[in-house]
Amino acid sequence: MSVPVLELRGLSASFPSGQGRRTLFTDVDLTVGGGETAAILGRSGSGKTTLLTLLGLMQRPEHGTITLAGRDVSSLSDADAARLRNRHIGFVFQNYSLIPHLSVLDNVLVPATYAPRDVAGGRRGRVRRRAEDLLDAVGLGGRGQDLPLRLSGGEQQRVAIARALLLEPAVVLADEPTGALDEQTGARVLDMLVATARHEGRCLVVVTHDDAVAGVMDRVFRLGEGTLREEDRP
Ligand SMILES: Nc1ncnc2c1ncn2[C@@H]1O[C@H](COP(=O)(O)OP(=O)(O)OP(=O)(O)O)[C@@H](O)[C@H]1O
Repeated sequence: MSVPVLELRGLSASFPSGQGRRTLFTDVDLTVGGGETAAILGRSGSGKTTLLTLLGLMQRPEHGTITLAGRDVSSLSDADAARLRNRHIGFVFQNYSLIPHLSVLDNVLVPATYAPRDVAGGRRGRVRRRAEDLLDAVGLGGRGQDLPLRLSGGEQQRVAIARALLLEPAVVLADEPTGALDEQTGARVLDMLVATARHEGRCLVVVTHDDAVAGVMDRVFRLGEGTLREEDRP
């Protein structure tokens, strides 16, 4: 088995509701290794996005621990969590989340803007070249100076993938990355995410409603009835 990159142990989430709290899930365990791909399936409202925000250190767990590359990251300060997230976790969202007034190339470079000097500042030229190479790799070489709205949905999602990969994160998290795309374009975008995880040893976790998306992942988990269970694969 590959080295575990991301480990959740005993994670739970609940929200205030009326007089009490509504529990979304409890006792969630998940271990994903480098180069491994995982889908999280579940009905609308089961808590998939909430689980992804916990994995992405966007909120702290009420109970349980999150370990990233062997380090407990469950209770970092907001600033430390933001630094770690920017450096080691790439996000791809259903609605692409590109910045409309920045060029395609500058969108890909956004994570470098928030990275420490040793990652970005001292090596501006190198990061820029990596952004250009990534745009080439996702089939958008030559489109770097366009504004995002001049690109199709599938092209915008490929820009978002290039942005997510800029700082070579250990983990890529994707929330319904193909949800806004037609079947063929969605399949291409998904292939790209899976290929980069496998070839570059990243851990990829994709939240989806779509069994076809889950079908190309190494492991499939289902969130429901308040917890996460791994499905048997043939
Ligand atoms: N901060 C919050 N405060 C209160 N309720 C919340 C909060 N965040 C999420 N919820 C509720 O938790 C439930 C799960 O939301 P979540 O977005 O995680 O589900 P999901 O499985 O991703 O759904 P979908 O597939 O529809 O996107 C929803 O009912 C949502 O309203």
